[in-house]
Amino acid sequence: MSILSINNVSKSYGSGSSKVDVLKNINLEVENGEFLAIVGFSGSGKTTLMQMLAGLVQPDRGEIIFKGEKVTGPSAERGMIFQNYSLLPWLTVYENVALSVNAIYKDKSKVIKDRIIRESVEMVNLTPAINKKPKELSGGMRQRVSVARALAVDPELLLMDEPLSALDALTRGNLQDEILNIWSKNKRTAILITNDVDEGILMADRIIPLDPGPNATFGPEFKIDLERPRDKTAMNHDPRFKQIRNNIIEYLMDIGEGRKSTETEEFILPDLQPIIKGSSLKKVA
Ligand SMILES: Nc1ncnc2c1ncn2[C@@H]1O[C@H](COP(=O)(O)OP(=O)(O)OP(=O)(O)O)[C@@H](O)[C@H]1O
Repeated sequence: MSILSINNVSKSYGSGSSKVDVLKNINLEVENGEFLAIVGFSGSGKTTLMQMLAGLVQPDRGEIIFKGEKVTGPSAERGMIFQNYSLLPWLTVYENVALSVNAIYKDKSKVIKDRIIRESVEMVNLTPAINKKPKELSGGMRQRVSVARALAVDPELLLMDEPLSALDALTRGNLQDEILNIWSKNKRTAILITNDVDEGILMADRIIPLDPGPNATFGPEFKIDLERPRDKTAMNHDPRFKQIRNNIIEYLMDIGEGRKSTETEEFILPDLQPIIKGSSLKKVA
């Protein structure tokens, strides 16, 4: 059964000559318990789409339906891990995670909330830094805090906007496993934006490309019918994995080529001569 529907959604920013038409008439159904990955080009509107799913930005046209109700604002049921970690600088790691745990689990006892916070911090291997403030942490550590903060409150729909892209390979691998654990153990629904096709194949049931904007729309879906749990190393030798990977990369390269040729047509630089002492700038005919 579908838990989330995107129905004919369009979104632009600005007006007049500075208007940017980001997304045009996009449609999508996400099944309850599904793990969906969206891959796409920089600036195609992936973050805009996630912000609309989180209820932080409203579509100009169309609607987003979550569990039968129109999304009109943020909700604890739809948790988001942002690309930039958005921590409060004056709070420690513990306090940053506590902020969302206290807001969502109002009825739980202090002892239980303390346990949830500590377990979440431990899950991202930050227990030694639990009393540190963001400025004392590396970028990767800050991103891990924001992952812990989102996973601690176990949202029904987990929205992830390239949450792992700035991390080293080892931490990235550990967090991929943790996200998959929580998703499968608690039977949650997840949408991940990633620029890494291998990460999408490792984690998702389905990968959908967002074609380049302006007026971006979804490309064809690629089903990832590989058995779970998936082993990163073993997958590299699996012919089915290689075939899926090739199909997706080929599609993205074809779309990228199309984009490059339009860009060349659109931006032809004027042929100018440099300013020579005592003369003015001349345009060569
Ligand atoms: N608040 C805003 N006001 C005006 N334009 C915006 C705003 N947010 C995004 N845009 C523009 O909308 C387009 C899509 O941006 P968006 O951040 O959604 O793309 P993206 O696919 O997430 O990009 P990236 O992968 O580089 O993060 C871009 O041209 C961007 O400049």
